[in-house]
Amino acid sequence: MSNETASQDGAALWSALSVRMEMLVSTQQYNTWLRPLQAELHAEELLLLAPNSFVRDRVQNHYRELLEKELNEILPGLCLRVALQQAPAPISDERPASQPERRGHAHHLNGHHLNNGFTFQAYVEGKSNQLAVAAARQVAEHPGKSYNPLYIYGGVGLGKTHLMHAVGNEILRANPQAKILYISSEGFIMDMVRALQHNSTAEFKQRYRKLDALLIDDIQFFANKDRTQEEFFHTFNALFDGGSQIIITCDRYPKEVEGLEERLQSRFGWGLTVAIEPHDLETRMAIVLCKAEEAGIELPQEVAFFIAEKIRSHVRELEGALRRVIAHVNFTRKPYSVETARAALRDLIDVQKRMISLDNIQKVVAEYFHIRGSEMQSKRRSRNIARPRQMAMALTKELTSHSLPEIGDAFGGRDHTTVLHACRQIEKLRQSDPQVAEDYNNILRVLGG
Ligand SMILES: Nc1ncnc2c1ncn2[C@@H]1O[C@H](COP(=O)(O)OP(=O)(O)OP(=O)(O)O)[C@@H](O)[C@H]1O
Repeated sequence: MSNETASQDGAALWSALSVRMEMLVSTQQYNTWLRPLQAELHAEELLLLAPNSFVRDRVQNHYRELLEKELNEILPGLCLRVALQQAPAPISDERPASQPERRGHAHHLNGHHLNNGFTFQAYVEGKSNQLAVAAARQVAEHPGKSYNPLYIYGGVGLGKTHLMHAVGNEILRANPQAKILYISSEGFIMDMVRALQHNSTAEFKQRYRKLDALLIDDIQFFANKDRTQEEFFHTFNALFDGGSQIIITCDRYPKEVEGLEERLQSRFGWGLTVAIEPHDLETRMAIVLCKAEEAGIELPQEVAFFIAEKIRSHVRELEGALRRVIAHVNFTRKPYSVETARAALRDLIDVQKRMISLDNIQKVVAEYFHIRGSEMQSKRRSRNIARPRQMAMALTKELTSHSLPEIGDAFGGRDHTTVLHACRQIEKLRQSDPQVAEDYNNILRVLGG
């Protein structure tokens, strides 16, 4: 095998293996130890190249066995070993094209900490994020003037960070001198703690307050951190009064962030608060096609459809599934087809099938709401029983192919019109009651749907 082939195949296999490892170890462990590795595939082993001896030894001692086990699940029968070596020359930051970045592709960080791959052009618009995109475009055109702050909220991995960066990149394109900073909430906290430790709070304040735009991600991590909230309150006021743009993302609506001071909650609502909802099938499919194109791959529509149909949760999972399909195709040298996609995603799909049975939906919903499983079939109509039951019916309709009468039967012999009513009721409540929407999405996530 030529060196080039060894590293191409290695990269393909490594990206499939990484996807599994990401699910098995914590994000921090993954980022620290596994992410910096590169791989070469040789006749009997997958050789992992570590940037230094420290990483090499750590992976060797802590992760090698697990890596080998997972590797042999991906390629059963080959009995491949995993070996570690320090890379001969320092590995540059650039990843090979076949090993896509976790966050966007043309990933490049600059002084603003903006990922220049996260643009509006690379962002697919659909029903689920239409309002958020429109608002973000407005803000990008008139920073500090239209909606301030812009508060974007929604579930994990639905594209909040990407959209926020898109605004930053656009502001910068129109005005390269603009002082913009993207920072995660944890980053802000660390910065503040460091300033306190080093007695440099004046510089800290100065650094933040001179910005034209501050993009702060995942603000829910401020919950119960009083000192941080105090500091951010002042930063917010200074920026706001000076006409600078503030963009905030969070996993929930401001008033629902427990442990967040009321004065912050109310300020976050001063501008515009927009939600990103879970994406519908068409949008998911468009996203898969867009990501494939970014990776330079002509993915047949039916394969994109297959992936989008099977992976219903969030975009990061869609990306993970696409990466697996790409790795599988590179590795087996078969063309892109529904069959190859099915083979690549087989274990994911199996888990989902097990999770998404009628019985299991009833069980998961009952557990979620702390009611007895038998209440799903009972005649009791009190709200704390009837609402979960309706939700379970609606989820069954959405996630399985059972007919309304079949669902009615499984819920204590109810009529199909009762099921239909439940589905409509839950649909309506998901629009009007954030708690219902959150419960529904949480359960969907547990079910892997
Ligand atoms: N509408 C979209 N079009 C194209 N790519 C998208 C879209 N939404 C999300 N993505 C991609 O999905 C990945 C996850 O998105 P992102 O990090 O923005 O999610 P998030 O909502 O900020 O997640 P978290 O809650 O974990 O912070 C990114 O690689 C992003 O490019």
